Amino acid sequence: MDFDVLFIGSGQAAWNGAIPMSKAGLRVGVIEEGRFGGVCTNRGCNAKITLDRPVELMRQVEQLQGRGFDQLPTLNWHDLMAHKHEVIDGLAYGNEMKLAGAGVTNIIGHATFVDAHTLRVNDKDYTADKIVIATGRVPHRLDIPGKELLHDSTDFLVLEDMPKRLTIIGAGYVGMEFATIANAFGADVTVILRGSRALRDFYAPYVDTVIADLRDRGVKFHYQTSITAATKRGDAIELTGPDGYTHTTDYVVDATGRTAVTTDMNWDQIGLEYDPVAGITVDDHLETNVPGVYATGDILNKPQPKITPVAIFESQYLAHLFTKETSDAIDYPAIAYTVFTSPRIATVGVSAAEAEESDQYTVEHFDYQNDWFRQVGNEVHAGVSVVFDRDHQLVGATSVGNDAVETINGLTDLIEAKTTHEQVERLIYIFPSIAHSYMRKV
Ligand SMILES: Cc1cc2nc3c(=O)[nH]c(=O)nc-3n(C[C@H](O)[C@H](O)[C@H](O)COP(=O)(O)OP(=O)(O)OC[C@H]3O[C@@H](n4cnc5c(N)ncnc54)[C@H](O)[C@@H]3O)c2cc1C
Ligand SMILES: NC(=O)c1ccc[n+]([C@@H]2O[C@H](COP(=O)([O-])OP(=O)(O)OC[C@H]3O[C@@H](n4cnc5c(N)ncnc54)[C@H](O)[C@@H]3O)[C@@H](O)[C@H]2O)c1
Repeated sequence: MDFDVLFIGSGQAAWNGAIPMSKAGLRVGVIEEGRFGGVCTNRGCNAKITLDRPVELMRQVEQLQGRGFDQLPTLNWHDLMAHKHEVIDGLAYGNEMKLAGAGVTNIIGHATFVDAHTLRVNDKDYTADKIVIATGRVPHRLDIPGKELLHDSTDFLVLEDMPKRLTIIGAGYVGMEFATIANAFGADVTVILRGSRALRDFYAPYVDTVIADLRDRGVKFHYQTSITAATKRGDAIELTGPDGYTHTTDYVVDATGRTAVTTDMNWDQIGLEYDPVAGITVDDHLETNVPGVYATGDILNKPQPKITPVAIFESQYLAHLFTKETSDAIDYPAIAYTVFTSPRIATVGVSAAEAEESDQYTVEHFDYQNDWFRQVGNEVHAGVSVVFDRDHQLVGATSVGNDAVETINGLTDLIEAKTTHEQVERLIYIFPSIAHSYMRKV
């Protein structure tokens, strides 16, 4: 065999495992057909958070208008986009070098299966004892007449000029984060939803807070509207839907989700079990139905959120498994996740909505309006809800506000460590601080 382990894909689901495997003495290869580092590094999390940074800061300055600030800074999309390129464009090369520096063999090209232990790249065959499929997902695209007029998340993240009118189809993570950014940079933003709820993964009252804020800022939400066609009208695009619905705009982002790519890799040839949209089925050791073939990250057909920290966790788990540090099944901890709207919503563990429906839990809601520390920043639309089980153990939390991400990260520690009331009393945090503020709620 040429390798002990060969990864298909170089995203977070691959390199976080490939490097420790190689450092532990395994012969590891990574095959990548695009940019090293995958979606998160090149056209996902990192690019998005760079474009969001001035928006996040602007909200805080806005909240203190007349309370120390008497004017707002001006946002400049061109400068920000140049800054984004400055931050992001070198990361792929950095990732490639990081792998090479750790002794991993980088192979550039598209991998297809020849058999369960052989991959073909550019007409050359590579054999491995174990193969890990870490091929991620790509934007789902609506299959409607005029679909070529629509853009995806990758296009938005390199947008040279902010259009006057920008329309987003879909109100999930991508749709709501991009609506936040585009609105702040002056676009007339419309979000079109086929159903009646945005951000279904998050606590509805907090989603309502975010929607109300975006509406106040001029973002329009068109509910129960399934777009059936897009047509060029001069320089503009007309979207049409049922019952005579029409909407004219300059730029459309199709943010209707992400889908597994399951074609052109010969998965059927090796008898792999997968769903053409949801991805690959694995057991509790991340092994597919084909012995020796594993899968990690976004390509998995599993209930865990499709986010970078989960891909990292799975990749690192395989490193522990393949270096024989463990033979245990993968055991996911409490998983924190967020949507980077302004205000943010973040959540971990048992959801407040589930807890409210069950007699197994109690939920306590805290509105930061009455919290002097939040009054310092004049942050009015913020709060946290904490969920306890019958033993008064903290098992879930969700927060809306400027600091929701750090609040939930901190509460994740407490949940994972099964921290009791008495132990919380032993935590002496800096005062005043975000951590001190949320810790007092437990
Ligand atoms: C706009 C956007 C914003 C996001 N923001 C966040 C965020 O803020 N926080 C967060 O946690 N997550 C975020 N995510 C999700 C995050 O990007 C993914 O969860 C993460 O990238 C998954 O990593 P992965 O390694 O499984 O797959 P990917 O990153 O998709 O990597 C897969 C790689 O495999 C390669 N590949 C595929 N097929 C082949 C083949 N046959 N041969 C060779 N190479 C192949 C691809 O080129 C790609 O580089 C965001 C996603 C998007 C789209
Ligand atoms: N902050 C983060 O961590 C972050 C940010 C961006 C993306 N992500 C990851 O990427 C994944 C994809 O994000 P996303 O926003 O593209 O997907 P999503 O699943 O969150 O949202 C898709 C939206 O499109 C709608 N939709 C689906 N099909 C449709 C159709 N045919 N017509 C109209 N609307 C339709 C859905 O109802 C939903 O509102 C997320 O699940 C998440 O795992 C994470």
